[in-house]
Amino acid sequence: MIDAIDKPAIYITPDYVIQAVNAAYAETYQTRVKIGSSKCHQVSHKQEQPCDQHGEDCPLQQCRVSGRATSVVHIHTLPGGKQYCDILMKPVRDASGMTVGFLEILENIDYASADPDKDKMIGQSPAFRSLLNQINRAARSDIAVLLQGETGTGKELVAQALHDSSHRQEKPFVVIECTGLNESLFESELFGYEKGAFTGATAPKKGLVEVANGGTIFFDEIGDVPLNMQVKLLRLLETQCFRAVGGLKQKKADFRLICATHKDLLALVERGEFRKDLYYRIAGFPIHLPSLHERTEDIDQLADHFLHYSNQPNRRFSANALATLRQYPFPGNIRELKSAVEQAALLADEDIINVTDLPPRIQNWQATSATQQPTTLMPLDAVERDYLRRVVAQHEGTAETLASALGISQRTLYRKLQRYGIRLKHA
Ligand SMILES: Nc1ncnc2c1ncn2[C@@H]1O[C@H](COP(=O)(O)OP(=O)(O)OP(=O)(O)O)[C@@H](O)[C@H]1O
Repeated sequence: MIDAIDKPAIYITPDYVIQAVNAAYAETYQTRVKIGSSKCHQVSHKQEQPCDQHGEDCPLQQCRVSGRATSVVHIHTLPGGKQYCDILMKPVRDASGMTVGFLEILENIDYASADPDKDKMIGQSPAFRSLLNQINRAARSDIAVLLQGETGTGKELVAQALHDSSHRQEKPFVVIECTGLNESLFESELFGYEKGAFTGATAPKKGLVEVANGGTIFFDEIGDVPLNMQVKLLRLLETQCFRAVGGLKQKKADFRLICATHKDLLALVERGEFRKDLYYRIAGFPIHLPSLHERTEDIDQLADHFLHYSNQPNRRFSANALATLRQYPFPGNIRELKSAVEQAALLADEDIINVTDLPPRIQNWQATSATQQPTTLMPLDAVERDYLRRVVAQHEGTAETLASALGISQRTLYRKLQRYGIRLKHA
């Protein structure tokens, strides 16, 4: 029966002993499994104790307690190194309903890593593992995914991972940045146009919906799509049909939809700023991306990863520098950590990066937060607006250097400047 499963799979009795393996499992783990005596944790973790005795969730235990199928994300030791793995454990019952064993089906997760690895998602914390579990679940189907998280939490990286692990991976992954698109731009970008559709349309142009045919479209900052364009988007999603600007022919759209936002879309729905029907259409499978302060356990690893791929890969953080990074709240999340690591690596005069090499706002955070007196309460928006006004007036660099110093993306910087009506000195 397990040979019919194309993923690595084993059958285990409640004492963790492997009773059967399929060909995919033998090939992946390349270890001699003694059927009837090798235990699952010995093969996949090279550990003598079951997983729950060395700090990991044990899916077999969970399955035994709940009597239901369960899934968890583990890090396994394979011949090529450590590998993230999504495990599905199902109880197997006899004719009387007694659980006699468990079927374990494993799936490698190639887009994440526990060690520095270029272009992979790095982390180990429970919040990160739960995120991987959700990505894997969503990737298997064509369901519309809504990624919700603060700026710099990795929404675009997750969207790419969803695409890369879906059946559409060979087809295009197209990103549409929704901030700042006006109605005519939105239509022509999305649907394309025919020759002569408007002044300047000297040749027909394909829209992004057509370019993405068979693949995935990622609508970044979907909360910024104005109401009148939301109707057009909804029509496209409902009918799967569109017409180029100035064109008569109906064209068929075939794409998987992923949207992202840092805004509370349901609050926008309540205020009448976002259509309810569109919300339910795009939020088929909502995924919350944890902020960095919800996964501080990952800071050391992420810092190592960014250092490894910086211009100074041989440098190391001192224990104090890492502790200082861990206590800073990182409002710009992983993007801010990345730029702080790169700056510190350049600033350090020796191979060990000390607290004094970190950006001043991080060094001084503990001191200021401990000594700050209570002040008059102000709306956060007003504080952000005033602060941005001041830094824009003082900053002598480009938008890129300002965004990097603030630990946000240029897109986020422009979005905030647009929102508060602030103009850059060197636009
Ligand atoms: N788990 C992770 N491991 C390693 N790098 C990460 C991880 N998550 C995010 N990053 C890096 O952090 C930076 C910000 O990520 P990304 O652009 O995906 O965030 P975002 O949530 O889309 O931000 P915004 O809302 O501002 O557009 C990128 O350089 C990305 O490669």
